[in-house]
Amino acid sequence: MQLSLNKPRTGRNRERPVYSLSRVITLAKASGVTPVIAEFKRASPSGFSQERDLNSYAKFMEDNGAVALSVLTEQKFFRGSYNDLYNASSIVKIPVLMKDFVVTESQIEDAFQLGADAVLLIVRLLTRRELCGLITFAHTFGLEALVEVHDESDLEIAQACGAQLIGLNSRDLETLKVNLENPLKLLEKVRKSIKVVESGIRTKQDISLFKEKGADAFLIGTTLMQEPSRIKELISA
Ligand SMILES: O=P(O)(O)OC[C@@H](O)[C@@H](O)c1c[nH]c2ccccc12
Repeated sequence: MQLSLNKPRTGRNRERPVYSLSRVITLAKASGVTPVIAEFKRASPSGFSQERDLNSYAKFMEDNGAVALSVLTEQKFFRGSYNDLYNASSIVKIPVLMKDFVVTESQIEDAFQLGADAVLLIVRLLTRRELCGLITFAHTFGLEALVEVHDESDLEIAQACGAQLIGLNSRDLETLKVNLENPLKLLEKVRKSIKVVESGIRTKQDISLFKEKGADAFLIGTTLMQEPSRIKELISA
């Protein structure tokens, strides 16, 4: 079903069950499959742009072993939409992450209504208090939070708020440049949480290197949007 909406319905109803992102990551790892979160992204501020059908991409990733989907909903810079999130969550039974600049509780409520199972929270955009509050708010809906960090001070805040899933982003938010050394260095500083490396991952070799340093899962957009069939090789890293 295609849905056209600006604002989702209110209330806590949704038909789709909530799927746990941390659980699918743990299960994939235990069965020897590299956990890859495949991102659907039409464009990005770094100049990336790719036409692709959302429904077939989402299905393809699910059928070929991606543990979860990440769907951009931010419109201005990433050409995402709430429709994309709703449509994706309507056709797959793997966890779906809402990718946006989430700074309010109502965005989390929207995510829940639209069928998301997890939301991205970027430490740099929030105060410590706001971050802790939004993680707790997401949990009241049964949603998980992937908490994105860029450096040690972000990581300290994320861990102080009890983040269970930490996203180590290799892309600098200001220069938009990817530097894989950053997450590589940060990985050893993460305590307990599930570690997801985000951005700039292109090859099996990249993945192996991160796995050696303790990474648990990988969030991959550009590489898979350009060439979806590469999912097969990447999950076998
Ligand atoms: O396309 P890449 O380099 O594989 O990156 C995916 C993902 O990490 C990136 O899209 C991203 C990471 N954090 C974000 C925050 C907002 C928007 C987008 C993002």
